[in-house]
Amino acid sequence: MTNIIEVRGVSKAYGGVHANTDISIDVPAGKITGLIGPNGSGKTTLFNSIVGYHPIDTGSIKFEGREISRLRVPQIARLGMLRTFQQTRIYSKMNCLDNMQISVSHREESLGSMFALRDRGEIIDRAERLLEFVGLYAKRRLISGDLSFGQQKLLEFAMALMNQPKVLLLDEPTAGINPTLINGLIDRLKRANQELGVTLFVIEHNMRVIMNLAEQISCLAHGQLLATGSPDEIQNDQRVIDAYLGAH
Ligand SMILES: Nc1ncnc2c1ncn2[C@@H]1O[C@H](COP(=O)(O)OP(=O)(O)OP(=O)(O)O)[C@@H](O)[C@H]1O
Repeated sequence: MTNIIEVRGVSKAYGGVHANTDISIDVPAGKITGLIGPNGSGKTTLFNSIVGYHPIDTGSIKFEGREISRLRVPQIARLGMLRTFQQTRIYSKMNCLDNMQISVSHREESLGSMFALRDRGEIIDRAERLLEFVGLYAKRRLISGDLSFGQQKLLEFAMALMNQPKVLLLDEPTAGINPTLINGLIDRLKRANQELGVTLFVIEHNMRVIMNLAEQISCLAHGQLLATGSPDEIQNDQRVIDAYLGAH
């Protein structure tokens, strides 16, 4: 099994706060991998390090075998790795189709200007196909700020897919979504993985969701890697249980 992301011995501190200490995690290509841990255990910091949002203090991060820990967000995005956020980042005054179109990377836009009409048509086709994929086709001309929070999350997911990423890092995709929509979102995430071939690395607080979604899960606690294993192994790992119980 090939690992598309390899994190080795990564540490990151903010002043005196050791947010990540000596973390090593593999993300297998073509799979769904989970990242769990109590509040403040360092999950978002690790995501930020992987996508180049800030430099790491020590360690190595490889994407498809290439060291990326000194690259910044746009360079890493161009290699095919993107992230989403806990809070949605859509343009709430624009409609869904326009949000989809502006999320295409500048690289493609500049290519697009060479073949303006044909590529524009291709981008609109892709936007419509992906809106259909997430179940928002009928709402494609609605102002996105008028969608429910769950629908906005689906739109944001579709916007990320517009760039045809190899890997998507999802930060709490189901946070704030009602239980009915959660099942639909899990289904879309699995289909994006299976049908579009996108590798997913997912931070999730909802245990039911992550156990259902991921094939392999890593758990952080106090900035350190506590355990990595299958959903069954993680659910029954006493260190993981203690970390969660101790956190409440
Ligand atoms: N920009 C920052 N400056 C200073 N400290 C920070 C910063 N970002 C995070 N921290 C601290 O680093 C630690 C890890 O935070 P992080 O957000 O990575 O955890 P998390 O597991 O994602 O938490 P949550 O589940 O609540 O989102 C926390 O103690 C947090 O307060």
